[in-house]
Formats: sequence, C-alpha cells, structure tokens
Amino acid sequence: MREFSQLLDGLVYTRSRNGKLRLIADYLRRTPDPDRGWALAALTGGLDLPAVKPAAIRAIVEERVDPVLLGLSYDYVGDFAETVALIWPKPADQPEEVDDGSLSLAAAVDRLSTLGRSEAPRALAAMLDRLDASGRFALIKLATGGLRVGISARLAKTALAQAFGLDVDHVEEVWHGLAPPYGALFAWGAGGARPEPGDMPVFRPFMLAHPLEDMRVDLAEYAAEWKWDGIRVQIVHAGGETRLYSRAGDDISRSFPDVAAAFATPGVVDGELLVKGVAQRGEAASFNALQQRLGRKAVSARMLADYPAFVRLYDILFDGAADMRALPWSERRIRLEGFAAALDPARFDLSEIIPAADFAALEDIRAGARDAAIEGVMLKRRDSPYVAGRRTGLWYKWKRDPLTADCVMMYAQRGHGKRSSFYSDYTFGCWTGDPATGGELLPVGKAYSGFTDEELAWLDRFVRNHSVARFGPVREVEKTLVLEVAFDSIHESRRHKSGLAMRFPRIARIRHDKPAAEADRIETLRRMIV
Ligand SMILES: Nc1ncnc2c1ncn2[C@@H]1O[C@H](COP(=O)(O)OP(=O)(O)OP(=O)(O)O)[C@@H](O)[C@H]1O
Repeated sequence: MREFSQLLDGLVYTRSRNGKLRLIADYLRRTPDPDRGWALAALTGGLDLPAVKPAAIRAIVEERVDPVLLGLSYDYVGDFAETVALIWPKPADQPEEVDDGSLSLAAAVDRLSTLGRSEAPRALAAMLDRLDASGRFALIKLATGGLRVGISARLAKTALAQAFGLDVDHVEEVWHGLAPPYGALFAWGAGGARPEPGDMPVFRPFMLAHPLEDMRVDLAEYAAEWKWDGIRVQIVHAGGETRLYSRAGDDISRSFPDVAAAFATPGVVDGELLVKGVAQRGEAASFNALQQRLGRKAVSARMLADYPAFVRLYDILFDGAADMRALPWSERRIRLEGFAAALDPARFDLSEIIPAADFAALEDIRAGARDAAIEGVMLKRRDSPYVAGRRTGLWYKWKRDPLTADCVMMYAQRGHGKRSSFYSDYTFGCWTGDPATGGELLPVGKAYSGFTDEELAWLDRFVRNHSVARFGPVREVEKTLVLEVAFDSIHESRRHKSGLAMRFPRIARIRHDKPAAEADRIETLRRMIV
C-alpha cells in the first residue's frame, strides 16, 4: 500500500499531464505483479469491489473519535476519506504515523473483495491501523468505491504504454479482452506476446481545442458553435454493441443506458451529453442537473425519468466502417447531418452553427448567451481533419468570462503530499447581510489552487498567525482576509449552509486592500445562478 498511496499523493498535487504520466509509468515499472495490476485497475476505474458503505466506516471511526470532532472536521474537509485519513487515531501500542509495510495493495484488494458485511468494520479498522494517513486515504477510497484523483483511464493507459514502450492505441484495442490484475498486459510489456484484441468497440482519442488567445484568426475560415456545458462523449456502435466513452476514455455506458439504447447505427460520433431538466421543459439543463447522473454505475428508473439524457452531436469519426477522420470538418458536418437524420430526435440533435460576421458580432453573441447549458463558443476550422489532441489553429474555445466574488477566508486545512506542511486548502464565505447589523458569514466554497508559491507561503503564515480554533486537521481563522475567488458558475447546493456551491472555484487574488466587511453578500452570489 505504501507505494500506491505515495503514487496517489503525488498525483493529487502534480498538475502537469507529463508529471502525472511519469509518476504512473515509474510506479508501474518499479512495482511487481500483481500490485501494479490492481493499481492500474483502480486508476482506470476497472476495480469492481463490493463497496463498503460510508456509514459502516463512520461507525468504526466513531468508536475511536469523538463524533462531534468527526462531524466538524468532515464539514470543513468536505471529503469523507480525507477526513478519516487525517483524524484516525492509531491504537496505543502502534507506532505513530507509519505504514508498517505489511499490507500489500493486492492483499488489501483481496480482503476488500471477500469481506462480509458484518466483519467489514473490524477488518477495515485493523487495516487502517497498519497504514499512515496517505495509506488510510487510499484504502478508504478503494473500500468506498472510486478513487477520483483526477486520473483518466486514458492517462493511465498512456502511462502504461510509455512505461513499456507499447503503442497506446494497441493497448486500447486489447484492453476490453482483459481483466485485472492484467498479467497478460505486463507480460506483453516485458516482451511477451500481444494479447488478442477483444471484440468490443474501440475508443478513439478526442480532438481538443486551444483557448482563443487573440483575435487574429480569420473568422471566415472557421465555423462557430456554442460551447455546451455538458460531458464530452464519444458514441461507438460496432458488432451490435453500443459504448459511450467520456473525455477521459472511461466507459460511461452504464450511467447513460437511455442514450446507449437509442443508438444502434454502426459508426463513431462525437458530441456533448446533456440532460433535459424538468423545469426547463426540454431545454438543456445546467451541468448541475447532469451531475446527478454522473458517477453512478447504475441509474434508477426515477433518475432516468427526472433527468433524461440526450447528446448534442458535433462530429463524426466513422460512418459505418468508413473512416471520416481525414475529411475536412465541413464535409464531416454534412455526413454527420445525414447520419443524425436517422437517429431518434428525442435523444440526439445537432449542435447548431452560429452565424457571426465578425469578432465584434461573435463577442456580443457569446456575452449574450444566458442559457445555463452554454459556457462560451467554439471555433472550428472548416478544412480541419479530425485529429487526436490539441492542434494549433484547428479548434478554439472561447469561454465566457469567469464570475468572481470577494469572499472572506473562514477555515483552512493542510494539503497532501508535497503540500502536507502547508495550510493550502481554504474554505471561504460571504455575508448573509450587513455585518454591522448582525450579518453573518456562511461558507460558499473551498479552493486550493489559483495562487503562486509565494502567495501560498503568505497564506500559510496568515493561517498560522490568525487561528482562533482548531478541530481535527482544520483551523478556524480570524475573519479578516478577503480573497477574490473566480469560478465558472454557481448553483444551489445542500452541501454548504449558504445553500450555494461554486463550480471550479480558484483563488484569483488576495485582496489585501479590502476590509472583510466589504466582501460580497450571499444575495449577490444568488443572482449569479443561471
Ligand atoms: N460545440 C462543441 N464542439 C466541441 N467541443 C465542445 C462543444 N461544446 C462543448 N464542448 C466541450 O468543450 C471542450 C473543448 O475544450 P477542450 O478540448 O480544451 O477540452 P476540455 O479540456 O474538456 O475543456 P473545458 O474544460 O474547457 O471544457 C470539449 O472537450 C467539449 O467537452
């Protein structure tokens, strides 16, 4: 577990894709079978363990930790695995904070996969006792299902390919025929025979966009489309099977059976998964509604009825077995229109082309879009082939300007790994009314990025010098520091007492110049909900 949890720690705080690839590739090269196979399964979402219910873990934690402390820490850490990892006390006869090295990842997986419901709490507690904080975090994530450390299946497969000099598309082809801990894959990597390709449809890497940084591109050469705020999806139908793949290359068919069932034409298309909101009467609902369906392996009939999904198509890669990828966009668009005409219009429509004479007109269109499902515009070069990844000049994304709010820092908590000695995660709030007449601060979000290393050092010092209380890993600070927070959107949520939650919050600036009493009000944020 030690190496695996160190890998997770490293991944959480490594931003660059290359850095992540290197970490995973090194781990896979260094680690023996079957541990590395289980790690690969965990990273690609292929580890199907019977999930232990958080309530069962809560029960064992409460035997050792004051439930009030647990509750408070959880409120501000926000992540259950992280909270338990941080506050789990080892028994008196155990040395402090060491992973004693006696629990391998394979042994942990084996134990978790055979645990009966009644013995789960004891067995988990015994395993937690043998680990340090990082190991506990990893174990609880494994036990409760889903790592969510920002690693895509595709990234993990690319790292595997790099570690052993394989071609990642060949890895993709054989992947579906294999099962963890992937002995055959590592044997191939060590020079053995290539496993037989499975008979499942194959994922093709997506074409991506660059942010539009200046307006020197000739708009006449580009088609403009809305940038929909949904989930990128590739739909593959081959050999009588339909598969939906996410931007990360994860197979998400099980979360969207309504869409998968409606697609039975051989081919590969690209588009945006959206859900119809009940309130919006058939219009695309915001990302918030979509999130209700995300991350669920199986969806209830109720979910399917309340949040019916559909796909707004914008590209075609294969029409039947015919490869369209080398054709110019304008021609693929015509093929796509023909292809889409045969699909159920309740489940599939086309992303419209927006006519815009020049950049001034496009800027007005972009700024004026009030639809909750739109987050900007896309520009696609009319003569561009469909190529994997980001290529300069072919696709651009031009997002709406981010929203910002001035918030007051309320709580801080230490980071992981490289950041474990810094208070680097901040919970901030806004006022319920005028602070002079009884207005209160309520948390509206949490951020741990957006600042430079110097700012981090400064913020860490601020937290240490202005703490007013501590509970578990969390420090409460004097409510004097204003942080300008940028975010993509804001929606209603029960997670915070304020009833609001921000999407992608990051610290844009430390407002040394602004008194806390002048930070924003909750009602101002409420008006930003679309
Ligand atoms: N009409 C559209 N055409 C292409 N992509 C679109 C469209 N509408 C929304 N998108 C989304 O925009 C993204 C394009 O940006 P990019 O290729 O950089 O991917 P990304 O990293 O997922 O970006 P972002 O986080 O900005 O959505 C696509 O991945 C897709 O999810």
